[in-house]
Amino acid sequence: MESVANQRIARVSAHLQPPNSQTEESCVLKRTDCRAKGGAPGFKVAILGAAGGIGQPLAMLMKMNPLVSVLHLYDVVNAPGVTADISHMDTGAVVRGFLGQPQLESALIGMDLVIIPAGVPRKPGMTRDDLFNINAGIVRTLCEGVAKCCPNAIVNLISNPVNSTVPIAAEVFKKAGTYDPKRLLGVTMLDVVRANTFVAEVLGLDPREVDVPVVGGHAGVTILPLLSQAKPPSSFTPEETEYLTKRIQDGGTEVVQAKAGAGSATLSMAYAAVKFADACLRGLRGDASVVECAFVASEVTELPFFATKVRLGRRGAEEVYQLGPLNEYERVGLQKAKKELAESIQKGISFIRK
Ligand SMILES: NC(=O)c1ccc[n+]([C@@H]2O[C@H](COP(=O)([O-])OP(=O)(O)OC[C@H]3O[C@@H](n4cnc5c(N)ncnc54)[C@H](O)[C@@H]3O)[C@@H](O)[C@H]2O)c1
Ligand SMILES: O=C(O)C[C@H](O)C(=O)O
Repeated sequence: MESVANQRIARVSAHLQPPNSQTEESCVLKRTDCRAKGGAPGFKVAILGAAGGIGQPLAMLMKMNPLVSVLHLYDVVNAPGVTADISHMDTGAVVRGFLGQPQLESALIGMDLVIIPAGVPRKPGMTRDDLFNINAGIVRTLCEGVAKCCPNAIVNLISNPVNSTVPIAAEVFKKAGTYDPKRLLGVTMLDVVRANTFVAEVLGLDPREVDVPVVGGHAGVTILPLLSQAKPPSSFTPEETEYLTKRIQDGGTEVVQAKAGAGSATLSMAYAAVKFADACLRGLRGDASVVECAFVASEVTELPFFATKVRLGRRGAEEVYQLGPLNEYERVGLQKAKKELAESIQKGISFIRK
């Protein structure tokens, strides 16, 4: 006969199984029986691609975020494992795992914020655009799920090429009749994080004291750091400007080459994604003056999408800021950025409209 202690252990283990996992069938205590149902105040956040190189540290950091009450982890592989692991952290958010397409809708229902790092990363020698053929379809499917299950959620899109995947998402939402440009944000925060770090190195400052706006898009020359608007106000020699601009534009490639075939930036990206998601949640909560750079629907240039500073509020990117004064170096950079961006945006739009 099973001992009382063993029965207790069986109950506790069952409590921790992710929903709909194979083991739930044989559980003594089902998840629905548990008293913790995510009732604590906070936001409901889903990560799509949660078992990946970005997804795992991102899930861990979001589990540590006090603004999150429920965290849904969705992937086509290994979601139960990541969920079991993260769910042992003694922080407030309730974690649930969802595996594969049949569970996508359950993962999305009721979410306030959906973060999407699903898709393949670069290998050395590839451009972000080389990822289009695989990632475009992944983003389309996931955004169809968002449109159906949580059309009012804020979407943070990380999957590359961001310059095309954001227009793809917009077209999916338009088709579904749910498009709200304020709620769709391409994540370019890593460019800002890199710019702050590299500028701080050159100036001999603490990176936490530095804030550099990075505008345009998220690939090569479309990444345009505005060093003339850096805080604290600083002057740079032409050599420093050239070095910093190139290093920020090639930051992703620097990591891809260093990882030598094992993927692209994951840890710094998870950090940047959480920094951005936290800003979105503070905006949703109604905090005043939450401002970050993001790739959004925009009228700042003639292009339909562009990254600039935006003010985040209860409805997402409530205000899109103008570029501000540019120096000659930045004006030349802007022309180059717009040319490449126009093609990438059109490629994304055509993928859905074709
Ligand atoms: N925006 C940025 O600044 C930035 C920075 C770094 C990486 N990225 C991009 O993020 C993406 C992910 O990078 P990674 O290093 O985490 O890659 P990864 O391969 O380690 O992880 C991707 C995850 O997505 C999952 N996935 C694949 N298809 C899916 C689907 N249909 N539904 C749900 N999940 C699916 C995979 O199973 C995997 O777990 C890449 O496209 C990469 O280029 C963007
Ligand atoms: O460079 C990549 O492919 C990943 C990401 O876009 C990055 O900037 O690190």
